[in-house]
Parts: sequence; structure tokens; C-alpha cells
Amino acid sequence: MNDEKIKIIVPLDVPDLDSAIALINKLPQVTFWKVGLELFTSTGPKILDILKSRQKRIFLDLKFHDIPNTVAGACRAAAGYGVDLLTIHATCGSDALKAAAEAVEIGAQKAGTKPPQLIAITLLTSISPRQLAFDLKIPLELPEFALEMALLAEKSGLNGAVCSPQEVQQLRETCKSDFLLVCPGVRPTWSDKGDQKRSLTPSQAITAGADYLVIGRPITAAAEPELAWNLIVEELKTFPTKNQRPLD
Ligand SMILES: O=C(O)c1cc(=O)[nH]c(=O)n1[C@@H]1O[C@H](COP(=O)(O)O)[C@@H](O)[C@H]1O
Repeated sequence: MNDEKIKIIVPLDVPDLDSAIALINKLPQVTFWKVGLELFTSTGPKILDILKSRQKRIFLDLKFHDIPNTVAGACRAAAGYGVDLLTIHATCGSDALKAAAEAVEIGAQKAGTKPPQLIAITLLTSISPRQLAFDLKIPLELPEFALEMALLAEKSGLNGAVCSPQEVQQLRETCKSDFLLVCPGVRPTWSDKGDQKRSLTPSQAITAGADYLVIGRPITAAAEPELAWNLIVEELKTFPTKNQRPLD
């Protein structure tokens, strides 16, 4: 496997533009960056222009969660930025998911850009089975709930789902083959789990069927981010690539 085929998305989970640029400069080999709630709230779309000017791919992770009319408006606007991936919570329900799927097409068409792949959060990777039962009062087993949310997203016309690596195999086997599966909560054996509750290693996640891995702090908070990146890339190179598929 060459480095081009390494499907790792690194989140720019930093507070401001200067810190984001410093991180992008520190890791020139990263081709796919995620812009999430912290950075987008602080800088707005400026960071997207910077990433585009450097020919980087962009995962705009705003995790929309609202009524159909509101998520549709937000998705129309976000699609106009010409990003590659966009997130919404599956728990918005089918009406909102369908409205969002339609809205990204309309927003992209209006802006003359390619529509982003709209992917649904099934269940945040920071939630444990115990929290699902006792905090969220969901009476299903966690893997069943994650699968139901992925199937709801698929039925509603979304392009894929975000799930923990612990559920990805089941989703891969059940959802259609071009349904994109993106896994955060990935942790090399040498890194801290932090607030992630349902993690696996990078090679385990890819072997289980993940299309993309979102790996943040093990790389970005490492004393030497480039070394951490290289270690993960080396780990993935030693594993079979049969499950790796291109995004386009
Ligand atoms: O949508 C996401 O990317 C996401 C979904 C989820 O269920 N869990 C999750 O951790 N994420 C994001 O993935 C990244 C994980 O970062 P690290 O825990 O530092 O590797 C963060 O930017 C989270 O916002």
C-alpha cells in the first residue's frame, strides 16, 4: 500500500486559525482534514478556503441535529462550500434525513460545486453501552441501535455513516457495498483512549471494513505528530487492503 491509499482523516480540533495552519504545516502528508464544531465556530468558512487553496480534501463535521426545515437549510448552505463529507445525526429521524439529502444536492447545484457525501452519526463513539441504557434510556443493545441508525440513514438516501470501529463489521455486512463507513474512536495500542469508549486499533478498524479512519489526538497531541502518523501508516501497510475502497 502506498501513502496515497492510506485512508486517514485528521481532525483540526484546535481553537483558532493560527493553530490550524500550524498543524497543517506540521503534517504536510495529510491529504484529508476534518473541520469540526470548535474550529468552524471560531473561524467560520475561512479555514475551508485555506484547505482548498492547498488542495486538501475536507470533512465538514458540523453534526447537524434539528427539525427537517432547519437541517435542510443548513445542509444547503454547507453544500455550497464544496466540501467532501458532511455530517448529520441519524437521530434527527427520516424526514430530516431525507430533507438533508435533497438539500445537499440543491445547495451544491446552486453553488456549482460537487455535492458532499452526507453521512449520518449512528451513535457517538464516546457513549458506552451503559450510557446508552441508563442516560439515553435506549432499550436496544448498542450494536443493534448503531445498525438501526445506519439502516435509517441508508433508507433515507444518505451516502454513509459514522460508526465506532467496534460496529463497523456488522454495518459493512448489512449495508449496501457503496455505503461509506467512517470510523472515529480509533486508537493505536500505544495511545490513550481519552473520552473514546468503543475503540479498536487502526488495522483492526480497516480489517473490519472501515473506509476511512478519523484519528486525532494520537497524532495531533503526540510529542512528534509526524512520527505518530508514520507509525500508524506503517501499521496499516502491514495489513491486507481488500476492504479499502476509494471515496469517489
Ligand atoms: O463525527 C465525528 O467525526 C465523530 C463522531 C463520533 O462518534 N466520535 C468522534 O470522536 N468523532 C470525531 O472524531 C474525532 C476523534 O478525535 P480523537 O478522539 O482525538 O481521535 C473528533 O474530532 C470527534 O469530533
